[in-house]
Order: sequence, then structure tokens, then C-alpha cells
Amino acid sequence: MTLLELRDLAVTYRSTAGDVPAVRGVSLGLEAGEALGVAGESGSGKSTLAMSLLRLLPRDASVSGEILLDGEDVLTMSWGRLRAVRWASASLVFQGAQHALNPVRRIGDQIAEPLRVHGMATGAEARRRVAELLEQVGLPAWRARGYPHELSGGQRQRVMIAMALACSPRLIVADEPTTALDVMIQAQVLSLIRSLIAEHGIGLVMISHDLSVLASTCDRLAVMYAGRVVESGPSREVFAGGRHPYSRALAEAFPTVGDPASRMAPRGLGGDPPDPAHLPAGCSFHPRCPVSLVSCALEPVELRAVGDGTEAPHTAACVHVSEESR
Ligand SMILES: Nc1ncnc2c1ncn2[C@@H]1O[C@H](COP(=O)(O)OP(=O)(O)OP(=O)(O)O)[C@@H](O)[C@H]1O
Repeated sequence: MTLLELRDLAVTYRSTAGDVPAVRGVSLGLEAGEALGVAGESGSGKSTLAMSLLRLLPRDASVSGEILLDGEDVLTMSWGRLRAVRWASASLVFQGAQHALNPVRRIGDQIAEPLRVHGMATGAEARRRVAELLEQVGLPAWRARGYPHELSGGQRQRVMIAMALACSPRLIVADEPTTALDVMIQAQVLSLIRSLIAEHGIGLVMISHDLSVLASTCDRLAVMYAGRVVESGPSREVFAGGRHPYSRALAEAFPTVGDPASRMAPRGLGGDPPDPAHLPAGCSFHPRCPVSLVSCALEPVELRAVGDGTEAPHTAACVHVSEESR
């Protein structure tokens, strides 16, 4: 069974200023042991998508569609069931998580917290598990007795990963897990995440604005623009030969992992992403698109299969796709 399946997921924030459709009709699947990268500029809906997977959205968000985790819909499960699922079946490593550690609690106690809450281990057994988890993320067991301020940013992020792994979840959702780290440490943490998910057969959904980071870590990529997936396929194909002009612009903007330029706005891509509350008609990308046609401003373009369909699924929502693959 597919570990995670999103079917036509839509999230709209309701506010007094009007509705903000942050995620619009996203369908994606993820197998156990597979890593899916979700890329896009700020405001494309990536974090909203990540938070929805664990039903962590604010109350003013209205959600439709299905989020099937091992076949069970996260959106309709009871609060009791949801509490059981969080950490134990699916856990989240979020942006800037290294700042989320409690400064006055010992590191070991914080890693053990999900184990305690889920009644999985206490006392000596919990201490053993914490030592094992610290070792898995490349930290010595004695760090359990220390406090967060004694660690570097990269080490704190490793602690957060240890905490996410504590209850042996089936799925980890990582939202910009390395963005706040310097280049060398970023590469180390990415390789740690990659090896842990492969070793434990965990599914990973990793969110980033940096396509090169995702391409180096994930098997497949989904590129989001204005709340929609505009391209999805094997990482190498999407990164090196994206069929949607927006994917190509992102790949050009972030050519190599850790490039300092990667921290800046995408090069060669003029204009700003649209305000989700006032989306342009037709393809949302058309006002910034270097290859748009008159029809792009009139009709939205659905995802289309790239190639002849004999390879791994690859889709892109661009009028030019059907012409290329003919
Ligand atoms: N609580 C909220 N209420 C209203 N609008 C929101 C809320 N949270 C996010 N949004 C809007 O939803 C859209 C998508 O935001 P989201 O944070 O998911 O994008 P993102 O791609 O993760 O961007 P970033 O990388 O900056 O976090 C944006 O236009 C944002 O302003």
C-alpha cells in the first residue's frame, strides 16, 4: 500500500481580508523508503502542504480532499487517533526547529518526550533509546545530559532529527530542515537524513525553496507554484531537464547545493510570485513565463504526462509539454 497519498488536497485560509487559496488541488503519492522533495518560492504553499500532512494548520484554514497515511485519512480521523499518529506514525522537522528546543531542559529528556507521551519507553529503557538515537544522528550519548546552548546549530538540528525518529515513524516531514545551517553542515545533515530514511525504510517529504538541495536528497520532486504542483517526476529529470519553465527557472536559480547565490531570489526569473488571493487567469505562471502563448492567459493547464509513459511517471502543467513529447 502507498505510504502517503494526497488526493486533490486544497487548503484555503479564511480571513477578514478574503480567502487565500494556499494549496489548490494537489495529488501526490509516496512509497515507504522513498524521498519526495517539494520545491517552490516563498508563498507557493509548501509549508501549508507540510503542516496539513499532520493536521497542524491554524483553525482558520479550510481543508478538502484526502490525505491517506497507510490508507487512513488524516483529515477525518478523531483527535485521539491523530494524537496517536503524530510522532508515532508521522513526525515533523520544521524550519528553524533547532531553536525550538527548550533551553532549560536536558537534551535527553527532550528526545525522550515523544517516547513518554506515547507510552513507548520510560526510565532506563528510554535512556537506552535516547543514547541509540543520538548515535544514529552522529552525536555521542553523553550529550543527553547536556543543554541545547552547549550545541552548535547543526548539532541542535541533529537533536531535532533524533526526536523525530524517536517513535520509529513511517513518515518524516521536513520543512526547510537545513536552511538555517551553513553550507558544510547543511551537506552533512542532508546526507544524514538520506541515510536514515534509507536504513529505516521511512518515507520522507522534504520541503525547500532550493531545488538543488532537494535534487541531492530526494528520489522525486514536485514543483509548486501558486498552490499547485506544476511539475512532478524523478529528481534528475526535473532538476536537469525540467519541462515546466518555472522548474527550469528554479533549477537555474539553485544550480548547486550550498551555492551562496541560492539564498537569493531566483535568477533570470523576473517579477514576483502572484498573491494567492488574486491569481491571474489561465496558467498562474504566465505573466512571468518567457515562453507563454496567448492561450496561457485564458485557460489553466492541467498536469500532462511527459514522454511516452514507459518510464517513471513525470508530469508537467505546460502547454508546450504535449508539443515536446509528440
Ligand atoms: N495563517 C494564514 N492565514 C492566511 N494566509 C496564510 C496563512 N499562512 C499562510 N498564508 C498564505 O498562504 C500562502 C502560502 O503560504 P506558505 O507558507 O504555505 O508558503 P511557502 O511556500 O511555505 O512559503 P515560505 O517558504 O515563505 O514559508 C501565502 O500567500 C501565505 O501568505
